[in-house]
Amino acid sequence: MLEIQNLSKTYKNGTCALNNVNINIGKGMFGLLGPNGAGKSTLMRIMATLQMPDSGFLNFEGISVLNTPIELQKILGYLPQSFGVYPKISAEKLLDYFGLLKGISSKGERQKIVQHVLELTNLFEVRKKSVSGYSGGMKQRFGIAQLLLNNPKLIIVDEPTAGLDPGERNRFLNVLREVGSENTVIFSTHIVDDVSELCNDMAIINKGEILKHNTPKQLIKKITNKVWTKNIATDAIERYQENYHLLSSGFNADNSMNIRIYANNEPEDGFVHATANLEDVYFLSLNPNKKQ
Ligand SMILES: Nc1ncnc2c1ncn2[C@@H]1O[C@H](COP(=O)(O)OP(=O)(O)OP(=O)(O)O)[C@@H](O)[C@H]1O
Repeated sequence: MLEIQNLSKTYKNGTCALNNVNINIGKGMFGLLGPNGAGKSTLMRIMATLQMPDSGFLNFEGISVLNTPIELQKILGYLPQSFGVYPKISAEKLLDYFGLLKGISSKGERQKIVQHVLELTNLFEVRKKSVSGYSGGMKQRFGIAQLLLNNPKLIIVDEPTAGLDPGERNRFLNVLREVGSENTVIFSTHIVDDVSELCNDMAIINKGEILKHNTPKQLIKKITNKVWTKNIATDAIERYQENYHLLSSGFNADNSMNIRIYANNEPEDGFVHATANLEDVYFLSLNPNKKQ
């Protein structure tokens, strides 16, 4: 269990990135969902011992993250939002080198673990190819392979799916799913589907504050029967925005619009219940006080 208490961080320019964050994160896949600038990377970097908060307390299975960062680093795997371009060296050789840096001194042991992480991340077939020639998704999977070398218990992955095409994203999420069954995996994203497809626990963060923390299922359950949908003419959108709690809108093929509204009762004639989803929860959390 990772316990986070009263965590705050304000940057020198006055931006408050985290405002008294309190959260406990258990084993399995945890998704930290929030828009750009919400504070996700700041929180991830603090959890990964790369940045100090102004105040607060973090504890992972008896290890004080802030007081004994070296202890945490022994069991930590961290994949930053972006990582450097690798030289023209094969994945297999690079992993062997990282293994050495991580203190696996026996060549035989390194070979075994390198083969294992290459297989786990579906990179075994391309192990002899240069990492600098890998696609975006392959690079991200390589990032997971390297963090697995020291068999971490706590894995922190910062916005790994940003910029991946759907096929690569799926392959990446499958790898993460496999890894998450054994460990605590915390990953941040602004993509709602990443969380709904993958996580057994999640939080929504915005402006440095945790707005919601629960399982995706429970969060959706709380708004069941309160999401309504209707197709409307495009020029009517302002009226609905003005009068109702509009969650989201999108265009239909015939250029009409489909809107989703949050309301206890049918907003007006023509609305039907929509099956509530995590995107509704997300938009509602970000804008909780609109007209109902
Ligand atoms: N080094 C810094 N100096 C000043 N402000 C910063 C710094 N790093 C982040 N911020 C600000 O702190 C807030 C939180 O940023 P953070 O990167 O943690 O958010 P995020 O949720 O990861 O966003 P993104 O999805 O865009 O990466 C933002 O307003 C950001 O502009």
